[in-house]
Amino acid sequence: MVRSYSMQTLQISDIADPIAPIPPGMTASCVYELFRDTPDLMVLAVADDMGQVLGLVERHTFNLKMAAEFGRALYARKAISALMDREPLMVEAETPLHDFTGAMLQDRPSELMRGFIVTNNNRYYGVGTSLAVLKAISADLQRAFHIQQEMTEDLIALGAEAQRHQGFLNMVIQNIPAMVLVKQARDQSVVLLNHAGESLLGVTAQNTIGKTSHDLFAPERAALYDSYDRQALQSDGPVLLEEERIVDGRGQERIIQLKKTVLRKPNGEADSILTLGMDLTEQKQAEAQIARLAHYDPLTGLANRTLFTQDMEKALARAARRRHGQTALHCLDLDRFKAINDSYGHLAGDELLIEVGRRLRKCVRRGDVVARMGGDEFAIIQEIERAGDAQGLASRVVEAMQVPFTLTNAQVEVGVSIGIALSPDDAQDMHNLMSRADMALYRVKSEGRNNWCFYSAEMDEKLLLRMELEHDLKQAIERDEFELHFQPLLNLKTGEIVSFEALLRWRHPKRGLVSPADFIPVAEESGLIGPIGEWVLRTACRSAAAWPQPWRIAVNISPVQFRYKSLTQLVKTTLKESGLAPRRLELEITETVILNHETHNISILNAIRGLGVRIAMDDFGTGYSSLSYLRAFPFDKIKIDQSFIRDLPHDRNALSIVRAITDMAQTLGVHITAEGVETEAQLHALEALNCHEAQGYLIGRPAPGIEAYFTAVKRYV
Ligand SMILES: Nc1nc2c(ncn2[C@@H]2O[C@H](COP(=O)(O)O[C@H]3[C@@H](O)[C@H](n4cnc5c(=O)[nH]c(N)nc54)O[C@@H]3COP(=O)(O)O)[C@@H](O)[C@H]2O)c(=O)[nH]1
Repeated sequence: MVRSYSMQTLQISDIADPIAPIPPGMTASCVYELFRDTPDLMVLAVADDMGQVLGLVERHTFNLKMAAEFGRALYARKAISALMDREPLMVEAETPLHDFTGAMLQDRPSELMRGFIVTNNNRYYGVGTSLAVLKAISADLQRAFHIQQEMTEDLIALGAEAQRHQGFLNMVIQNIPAMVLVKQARDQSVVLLNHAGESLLGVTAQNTIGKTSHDLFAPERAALYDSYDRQALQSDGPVLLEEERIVDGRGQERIIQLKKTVLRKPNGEADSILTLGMDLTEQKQAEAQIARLAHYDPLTGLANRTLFTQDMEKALARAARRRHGQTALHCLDLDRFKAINDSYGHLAGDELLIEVGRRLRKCVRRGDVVARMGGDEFAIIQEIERAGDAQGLASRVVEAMQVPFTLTNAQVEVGVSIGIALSPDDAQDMHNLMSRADMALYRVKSEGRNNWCFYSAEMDEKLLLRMELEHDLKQAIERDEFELHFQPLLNLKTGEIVSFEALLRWRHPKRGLVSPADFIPVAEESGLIGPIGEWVLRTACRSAAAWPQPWRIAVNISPVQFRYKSLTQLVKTTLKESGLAPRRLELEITETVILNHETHNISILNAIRGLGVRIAMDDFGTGYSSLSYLRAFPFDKIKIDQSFIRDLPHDRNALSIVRAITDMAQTLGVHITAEGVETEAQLHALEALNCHEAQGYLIGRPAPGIEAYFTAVKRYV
């Protein structure tokens, strides 16, 4: 902290001794005694009653007179007025000491030695001596010296502080993560460049200071920077310049933005130009990444649904302006993707999708848009001259997808189904065009997949209804719209109910009860059979575990469920969770399970049978090679299809088929169940043929509850 300094200006009054003056009539002997008794008394003033100064008696001169031969005899009785100095040195009390002493020392130093009278408004104030003057001057000098010393100390401290401030400021400027460049306004030479500026411009401050843009950059760039400086100098406030790309010291392209501010002197004259250079590269990269994420699918790098929608709108607007040509929308759906994903895991699924994206890109021309709409759904926007162009692209895509995909841990085969709609012929707006391409896609899928198809007007309501059905089916589990009905199976030997078949029912909020014959195929095609089948198995086992009798429960398993690796695990966990004994569970499969992927599916069947679960072949006799399947797997039961039972007992053909089946089953030791038994006559015929079990409306219709059987004592046969 800096001290405040003040030097008091001494006046004559400050050193005056206000000793009382003596009257002019005082005798010299009295004055002598006064001097004798007061050794410090050097000077005495002689004044009248009014304080008017009459003279001065100086000790030394007076004593000399008195000490001279006969001095005392001569002067002792004389009035002092006779001996005094009648013209003493007189000085006003307010006179600055320095003025007085300066003048006296210069002109009359000897008078100062005699002492002097101090007056105030011409009246006696006190006496002064040269000794008092000397003392005062010496004290003043000492004070001045002390102040000077303090000032020197303070100056040194201030200098150190200023240096510290300067250093700190410099450190801040050097470490600002933006370029700081200062030029002189006068000649635009550089006076300051911080570290960030050095690395951004690829120069050192040392080599830059004192130079202008023309010394540092190529003529074109230097001219540009000059123009920026001019712009700043002509402006009242800071100037924010356009972003620009530069190559930094490490040869990397950076995006920077410059802000120039002119620093002005108090009189308004430009002193220097401060340039702040913000490096926006990382920010721009992050923005670009965000934009990419918002518009591109991160997995395949293809356009996502958002970008696709924007591009589609643009393509449709262009198509509307064009006289010729159309826009084709291809909606693509991979076949068997879900099964591959479930069997080989998500990583394999991702790998597959990436490769599909690559192949799609190779099939299209520049300008066509390929998008991943989500999951295994893709879309292509193609601007075409004629429908044949779209047909050509679709054929190329189907062909490209037929080549097996080699993934890290597997080689897989998929197919692709493509629905195509054209604008403006089929629809002029995006929503309708999409739904028409979807309809065409649906047609392809329902006709066996792995193909393409154009939308056509006669794609009827049935297709739309089917699409709606699939849409509703997706929400059915969440909305709890499924229920199980149970149909009893009768042991023909004992006349007792031995098991129940679980049959799925869908209580649709608008359509009422929908038959499984209508929705199971849709569930199979859409892959929804996975979660639906799981729900059926869990619900059936849970219900059966709560029954009062150890009846078996038969559950239908779709061939599609075998594509999921987890079927065996699902059965295992379901049994564990429900507490149902494995022998009480019977899975009904159709021959398609053996027909498709024989080895794979038979190994699953063996694993499930290994748990103790029974396996039954459903709808036996409807296929071409039913008998051969019995050799392929040791079924616990076969269920003769109701089409053979319907014509019993009169139709000879039906009778001999059923007999052949029951004879063969006897030989193989397999249980036989007859389905669709509606009459007593059918039942008796089956008894006569040694059939083991019967199921049909005669015994009981499928019903939501089986309470009626809990207390039944009646034998059914
Ligand atoms: N994958 C799954 N498939 C299932 C499931 N639930 C049923 N289904 C299959 O749907 C098909 C139609 O089933 P549904 O309409 O339930 O018809 C069954 C019976 O109601 C009917 N039945 C029974 N007795 C008679 C009769 O005396 N006369 C007559 N006309 N019909 C009768 O037969 C169907 C039973 O068939 P099956 O399964 O072959 O024993 C059908 O193929 C079901 O399998 C399911 O949960 N999952």
